[in-house]
Amino acid sequence: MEDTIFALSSGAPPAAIGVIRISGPEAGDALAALAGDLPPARSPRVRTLRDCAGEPLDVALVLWFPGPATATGEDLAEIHCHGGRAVVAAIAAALGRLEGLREAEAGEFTRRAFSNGRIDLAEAEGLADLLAAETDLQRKGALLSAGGALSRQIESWREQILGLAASVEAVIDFADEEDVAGLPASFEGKIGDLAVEMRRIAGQPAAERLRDGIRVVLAGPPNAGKSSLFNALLADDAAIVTAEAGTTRDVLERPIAIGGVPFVLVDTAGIREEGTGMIEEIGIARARRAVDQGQIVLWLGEPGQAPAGSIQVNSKSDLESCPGAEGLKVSAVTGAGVGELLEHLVALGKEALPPVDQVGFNRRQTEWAVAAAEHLEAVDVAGDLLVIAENLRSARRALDRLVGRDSTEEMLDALFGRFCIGK
Ligand SMILES: Nc1nc2c(ncn2[C@@H]2O[C@H](COP(=O)(O)OP(=O)(O)OP(=O)(O)O)[C@@H](O)[C@H]2O)c(=O)[nH]1
Ligand SMILES: [K+]
Ligand SMILES: [Mg+2]
Repeated sequence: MEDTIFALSSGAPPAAIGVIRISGPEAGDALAALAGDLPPARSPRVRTLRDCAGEPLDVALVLWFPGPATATGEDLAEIHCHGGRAVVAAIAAALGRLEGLREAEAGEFTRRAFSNGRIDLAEAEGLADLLAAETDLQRKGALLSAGGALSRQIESWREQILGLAASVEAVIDFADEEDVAGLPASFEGKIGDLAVEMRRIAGQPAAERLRDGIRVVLAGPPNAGKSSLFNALLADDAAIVTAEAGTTRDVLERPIAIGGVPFVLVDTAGIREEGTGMIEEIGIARARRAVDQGQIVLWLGEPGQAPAGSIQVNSKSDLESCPGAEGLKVSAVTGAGVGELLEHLVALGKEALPPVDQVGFNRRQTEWAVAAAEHLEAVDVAGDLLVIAENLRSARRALDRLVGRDSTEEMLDALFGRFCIGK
């Protein structure tokens, strides 16, 4: 029998209210032990909670949800207590003393919901992203997956493939008879349309881009003003700025939402042919790596030395000596051009993000969608019917993997480890 688990599911105390959830076969008994009785199902009741010695712990709102039609698919109880540190700790201690109860691990409630078929893997992944969402775009994108829109899309594809497979089976079954009807005329078109639709969604930027933010790397020679611009864009004194060439050595990263778009600004060491020592050499190597990993690179140096695909920025535009012909003119000192640069970043950022008003895939899901499309594209309508049937089966299996039917323990550990305790 599964353990019964409990955890504080609301934010860290102290808070106005603390919500403690209990899930598993002993949830009802545990609630009754503290509250004196089991309240009627699905109706909130106010109860004085007491420990095993009868000492009052708190007056709380309690809820009883008998399984399996619950969030976790198990018997589930909720205690809405006062959110003080000592209150929450005392109730948790009282629960921990009950037979068969233990504290939940990170993501364990959600993992049970998945194991019990209450949500599929795509919904769980969406939920993890929703909880981590810090910007409005991230919230909107995650809400679609968490709400099951992605799962419904996959289910519709599975059904279409099942329909196509049924028409292949029908032709196979009657293959011995006289005037054999072939595959329906629409068969090839339907398969093609399905593969195109899968490729279209799989071709969008991956959901991780939205979750992790777009990396904007500031690069250029020493003293170009990278750290000054980094600070100006962040409106914060995050990086050290001095007149000494080679000030920045480490790669410095700061997440920032601009116009609702999630970015990670990256400041780097000045790149020159030879650094003045080992520390700077390492810094330069790191800077080059950061440039390779950036989705947007702002180049504050000679246009001739700019990394491929970078955006030319003319820093220190307030100075007379500033050459200024090419690129965006900015001055970290006067602030001139910083607003325009931010606007430009937002416009580029929006293009680099997946659309949040329609279903999108993360990298793992993209792999399976592409695999499914490949199996459909491999169908030769003039070829062997048994081979076609196998192609369709393989496509369907790939979609099963996408929503987590037969997923590995390792993968589930990685996913549910992303959740906090109490979720
Ligand atoms: N006038 C003027 N000076 C600037 C501007 N931006 C930076 N500086 C000055 O240029 C010098 C170097 O600035 P940093 O921001 O440290 O340059 P960096 O590219 O980060 O330098 P390293 O980290 O050493 O590679 C400092 O003295 C800054 O005050 C600017 O827009 N206008
Ligand atoms: K400097
Ligand atoms: Mg610097």
